[in-house]
Amino acid sequence: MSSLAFRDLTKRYKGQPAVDHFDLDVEPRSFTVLCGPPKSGKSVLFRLLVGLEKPDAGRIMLAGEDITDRAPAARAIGYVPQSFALYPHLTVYDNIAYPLALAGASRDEIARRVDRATSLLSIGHLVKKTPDQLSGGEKQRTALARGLLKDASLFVLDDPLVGLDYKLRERLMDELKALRQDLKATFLYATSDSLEALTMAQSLVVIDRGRVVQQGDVIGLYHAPRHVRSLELVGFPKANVLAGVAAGGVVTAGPLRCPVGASVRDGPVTVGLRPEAIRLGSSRGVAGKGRVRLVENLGGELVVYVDVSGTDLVMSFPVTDAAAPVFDSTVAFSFDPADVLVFDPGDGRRLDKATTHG
Ligand SMILES: Nc1ncnc2c1ncn2[C@@H]1O[C@H](COP(=O)(O)OP(=O)(O)OP(=O)(O)O)[C@@H](O)[C@H]1O
Repeated sequence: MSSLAFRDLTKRYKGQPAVDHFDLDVEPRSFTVLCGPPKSGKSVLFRLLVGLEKPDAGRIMLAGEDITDRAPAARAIGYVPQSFALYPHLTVYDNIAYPLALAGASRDEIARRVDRATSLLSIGHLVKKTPDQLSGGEKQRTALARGLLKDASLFVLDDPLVGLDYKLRERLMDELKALRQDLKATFLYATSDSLEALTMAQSLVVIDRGRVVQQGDVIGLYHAPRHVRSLELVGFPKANVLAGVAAGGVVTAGPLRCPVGASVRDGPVTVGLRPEAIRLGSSRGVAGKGRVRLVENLGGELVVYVDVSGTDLVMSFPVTDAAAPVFDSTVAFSFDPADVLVFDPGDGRRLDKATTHG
């Protein structure tokens, strides 16, 4: 079992922090997903973890030992880097075996481990092929097998499904979850895709600008986003996020104007409103009107994009709630001000926690 901890880890490039006082405990045998926007420091964190880069400050602990200054080969961590390159002239077998051969493993040892990795990823029948004879998904599986080959209890996967089509991603997501169980290992998985994060995470770590901004399970993050990135990440369709301003207990953001609690001081704010918090009709506290731009019927749910004075608002509701609005028609909508979330536009933190809604 491996317990992994990052303590106050910092890495700067030209004075700019890519990983910034990063603190995190990763539960042993969990599938932990690190999710953040592009350039939020995920890949740098992983490179620090596997030893390809040295931190400017802070420590990394694995299974109770400080591994910060250890050589990469001396860290028992399997790694699937973001951009995987297969050697075109080598067979699938040799591509997978390459890191072991490089480390001087015996032929028997290599055969045993490659067999295990290829059977875990169902590519045993492909071992004699070269990369040009593989489909995109088979190439990705080969790269995954190479990363999962190591006898390790921690595997680090850096956005391994990026660029694949939806169906393939969905299948590989399921396979990776099953794989973690088979290996009885800890998986730390980075993505900037919220669908992947929501589908796979037992534990979700939201990062922004090289720092952890929130950690928890999907339901906890959905109900209590403490940072604008958590709101953007958790939930489908994606929440409405608008730039606004607070003045005298009222926020104005694009076409929206509504009361907020006393904890929100006057000044610029970021306003969040989930699609499911908006209803057709004017039954709720704050009402408006707009023109229907797009209606998506997802079966049980309607997703409606409405242009409200030049600002797009997305709303969603159960199909049974109302007749589907007609494209290009004008609709009335409303929401409860208690559902409006307010964030600091500078650091993204939630501001309306102490709000009393009336
Ligand atoms: N070798 C480097 N030299 C200089 N800057 C770097 C280097 N590696 C990363 N950075 C910078 O560090 C920041 C974090 O980059 P990182 O690749 O970790 O982001 P990421 O979250 O993995 O993004 P993505 O989802 O796009 O892969 C970025 O601003 C990036 O430009």
